[in-house]
Amino acid sequence: MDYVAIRRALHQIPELGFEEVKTQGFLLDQIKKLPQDRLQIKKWKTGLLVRISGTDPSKLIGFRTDIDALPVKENTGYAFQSRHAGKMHACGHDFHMTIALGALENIVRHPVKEDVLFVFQPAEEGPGGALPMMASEKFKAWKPDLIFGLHVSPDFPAGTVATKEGILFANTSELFIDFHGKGGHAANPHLTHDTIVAASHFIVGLQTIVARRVNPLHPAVLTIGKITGGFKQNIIAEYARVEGTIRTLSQDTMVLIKEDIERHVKAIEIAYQCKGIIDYGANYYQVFNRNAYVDPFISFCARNEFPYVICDDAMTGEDFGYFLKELPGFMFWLGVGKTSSLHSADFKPDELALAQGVKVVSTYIRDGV
Ligand SMILES: CC(=O)N[C@@H](CCC[C@H](N)C(=O)O)C(=O)O
Repeated sequence: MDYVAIRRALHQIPELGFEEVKTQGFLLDQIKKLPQDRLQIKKWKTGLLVRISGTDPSKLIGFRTDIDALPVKENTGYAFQSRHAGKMHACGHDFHMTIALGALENIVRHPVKEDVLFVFQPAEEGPGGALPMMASEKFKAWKPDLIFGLHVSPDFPAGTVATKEGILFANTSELFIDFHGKGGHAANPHLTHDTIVAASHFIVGLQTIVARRVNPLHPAVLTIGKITGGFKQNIIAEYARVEGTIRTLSQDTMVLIKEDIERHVKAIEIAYQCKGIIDYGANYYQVFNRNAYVDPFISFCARNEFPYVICDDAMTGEDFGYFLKELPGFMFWLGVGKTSSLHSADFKPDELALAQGVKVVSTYIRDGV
């Protein structure tokens, strides 16, 4: 397989969660080019479950990749940039899928002892594909004995593995708040309940939650990434929407932050006479690496001279956390060299990491488990 060509082809067809129709078709086309005698394929919504029979299996080893993209307008200047306006693989899922395909090819062409399951999961960026996929009869029938996954990172040199025991990624909750007030003429503010002013004060007030409510020893992030509202510069807006995300390393801190957000919404309702409706959207469970699995993986990297570092916990989220809540396994970062951060319009990961990713994943499945 030509990993660079595959990654570039996937990069051009980014699709949002549960819309990954072309992506699923592309993945199937690649998998169908391989010898089929050991392969079984199941479609699940826009995702895939691909099982490879081992030579003398005693267990089923799972590797999961996410397949969706983000609503980001690409600005990489790539000749192979996204053909889907306003959508981009800005979180590296094109890399993840390519590495999964490469490892899948390696295992199909050089069978290993154990059965192997490649999980191509939709909707990681939202609304969350892991939980419904795990609840499906198709997944339950092929529940792996161990599962692992990776995520690319610009914080480490291309091809370097980075992981740690315990929490790797945070608990997350999306946050959507709709403010409903009373619109009117810009010249008559006294006759309205202005949701733009209410939402603005709300956002400023929120900044005190992490700074003044949460124990400074308990990591937390509260980010507002989007505000919408209003029709025109001389019309007072009857509606405004605030969208964000909450990140914490403990569930208790998550509860505390949500309680405080609710108090802030009540305060805004009283002060500005605008109704606030909260929706917490998708919530992801922390990615927690169990020592019994991640420690041997770290030793495996050392033994095979794969460059690796022990990293810090991160406030990113991943619904892979749900797989690790139920099944043994671990996750690791794969360095893609210095570039803009994940979720940026000019995120340009180093393609040298593709071949190294395939090598780490397939060698681990072959010799490491
Ligand atoms: C690795 C990564 O960037 N993951 C996303 C997960 C999104 C979670 C959810 N949609 C939210 O925004 O809370 C992340 O933003 O960390």
